[in-house]
Amino acid sequence: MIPEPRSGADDGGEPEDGRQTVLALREVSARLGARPVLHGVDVRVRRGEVVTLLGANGSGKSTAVRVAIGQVPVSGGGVELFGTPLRRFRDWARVGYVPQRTTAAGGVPATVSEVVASGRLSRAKLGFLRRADRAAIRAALDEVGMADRAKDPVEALSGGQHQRVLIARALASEPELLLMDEPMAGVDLESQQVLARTLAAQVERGTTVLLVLHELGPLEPLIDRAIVLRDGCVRHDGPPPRAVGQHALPGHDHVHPHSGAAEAVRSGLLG
Ligand SMILES: Nc1ncnc2c1ncn2[C@@H]1O[C@H](COP(=O)(O)OP(=O)(O)OP(=O)(O)O)[C@@H](O)[C@H]1O
Repeated sequence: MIPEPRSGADDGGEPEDGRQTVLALREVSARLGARPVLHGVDVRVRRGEVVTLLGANGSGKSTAVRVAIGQVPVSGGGVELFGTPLRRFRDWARVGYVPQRTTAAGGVPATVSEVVASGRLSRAKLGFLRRADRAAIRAALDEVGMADRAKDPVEALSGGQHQRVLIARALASEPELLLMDEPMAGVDLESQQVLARTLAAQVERGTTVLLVLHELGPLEPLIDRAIVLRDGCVRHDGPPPRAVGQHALPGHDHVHPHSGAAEAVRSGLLG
């Protein structure tokens, strides 16, 4: 049996637990070119939550995140950030976005600190970086363990280091909502550990997080809720599928009765 998507307790007002809905995708449909990709997708992320979007390749995870920041227009439904409809939302310093990484650096002739500084411009007054801005940039570099590489060209970095820089760029504006598209993909073990620590520190600080993942991996302890997409529809919204991280070993066919998401795993929703 496929678990029903959890009904939104926060529809049209205060959620049951009183926490603000930071991001809402309400019955969102979206197309890429002529291709319908999302079909009535409901995603709610409340303040302080860490939510992951899971699903097979092509299920629409990246599109859902890109819809959330207006990079892909909706063809139906609506998006709200911090309670404001996306078309009226201007407060972009409150949102950090880490896109899916394609190639390292991609020929960008910039230093590490320049890339990270670009993430602070949304907070800089009249485009000038003040002392507080420079401190935030340094703190973001420190957080991902790249402070000693600040003056290096990003082209000189490994894939994992490059990813850390993109995350530092997103953190430089001290966002309240962090959107990350597959932050662990193609990242070496050391960088994965740094990223897991960075995310844990952000969560500790109360940052709200929505991240696309292929598997929970080292981030599993941080995840409050998982939303599983299949063919552009939400197929599960609830506890994360713990079975993936712990029991994806050959021969392990045990399904946890306490986790609705385990059913999603068993029925191949993630496959
Ligand atoms: N520019 C485009 N035009 C038409 N279809 C596209 C375009 N870009 C992506 N698609 C298709 O849209 C669907 C959803 O893509 P999306 O990147 O959102 O999926 P995803 O779940 O994030 O996949 P992945 O895990 O591979 O990143 C896929 O089938 C993809 O092939």
